[in-house]
Amino acid sequence: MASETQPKLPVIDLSDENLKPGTDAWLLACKEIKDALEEYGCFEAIYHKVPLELHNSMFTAMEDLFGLPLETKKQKTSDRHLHSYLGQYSFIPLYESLAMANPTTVEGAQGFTSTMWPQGNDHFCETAHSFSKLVAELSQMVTRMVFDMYGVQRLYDSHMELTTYQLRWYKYRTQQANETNVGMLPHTDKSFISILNQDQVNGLQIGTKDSQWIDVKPSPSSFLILAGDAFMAWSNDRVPSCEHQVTMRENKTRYSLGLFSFKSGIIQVPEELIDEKHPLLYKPFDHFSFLDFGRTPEARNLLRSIKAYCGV
Ligand SMILES: O=C(O)CCC(=O)C(=O)O
Ligand SMILES: [Fe+2]
Repeated sequence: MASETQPKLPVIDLSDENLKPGTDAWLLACKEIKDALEEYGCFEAIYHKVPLELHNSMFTAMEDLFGLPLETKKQKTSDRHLHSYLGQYSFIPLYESLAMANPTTVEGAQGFTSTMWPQGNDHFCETAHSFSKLVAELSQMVTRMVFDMYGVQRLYDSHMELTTYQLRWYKYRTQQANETNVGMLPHTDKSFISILNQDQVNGLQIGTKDSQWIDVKPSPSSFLILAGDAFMAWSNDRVPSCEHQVTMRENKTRYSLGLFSFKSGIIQVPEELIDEKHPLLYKPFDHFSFLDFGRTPEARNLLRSIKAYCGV
C-alpha cells in the first residue's frame, strides 16, 4: 500500500525547445538524469512534443486493436523472442499485449497493421508510426545525454546506427471475482531503454533499492524512462535496471504503451567505465541473443538475467 513516506520518482523536464547539446540547460539535465538513473534506474520525463491528440488517438485505437479476435491478435508479428502477442497466462489473467517491431519505419508499421487488418487500416498505421517516431526522438535524446554524462560521446553515433525499436500496447482487463489483482509480476526489461506512456488508470509501480514500491501517476505528457538490463550491463552496474510491476487496484480497464530500444549488435562496457573502483562486470554480448536467452529454463523467473547471461 502507498504509505506517506513513499519516495518520489524524480521528474525531469525535457520539453524545452532550447535543450541542445552543449548548453547549460543540457548539462544540468544530464546531471539530473545521471542522479535519477543511478538511484532509481528510472525517472519521469515531461515531454510535450507528442501532441495530446496523438496520445489520445493511440489510446482510442487500442480499443480496436484489443477488440480483434484472439486468433488474429495471436499471429506472429516478428521472429524475435518477446516481439509478438503475449497474454492468456493463468498467473496474470488480466494481462494482454501486442507488439510492433520497427515501428519507426514505414515497413514495420505497415507489416504489423496488415497482419492485424488484411483489408488495411491506414489510420492505425499512421498513428502508431507517428507516435513511435516522436517517442524514439525522446529515447535518442536521453541516450545522448547518458553517453554525454559518462564521457563516451564518441560511441553515441555507432550505438544509434544499430538501434531498433519495438512498440507495445498493453491492456489489463478488470478483475472477476476471486481473480488476482497482479497485472504484471515484478521484472526488469531486457531493453536498453524503455519508455512507458500511460493513460488514466493507475497500476504501474517502480521498485526502489530499499525494496519499496513507488506508485506512478498516469499523465499524457509524462513519459517514464526505464533503464533495461542491457543498459545496466553497458553502464557496468552504475545504473541498475529498473524493477517494476503492475497492480490493479481500480476496477477499470487499464491501457498503457511502451517503446523499447534494442541494439541489433554487440553491447560492451566502454573502457571509460572500467577502472579500479569499477572492474569489468560483463562480457560483450549480442543484445538479441540475450533476448533469446529468456526462452531458456535457466533464465525463466530470474530478475536481471543479464548477470547470468554474460556476467564476469
Ligand atoms: O503496463 C505497463 O505500464 C508496463 C508494462 C511492462 O512493464 C512491460 O511489459 O515490460
Ligand atoms: Fe516492463
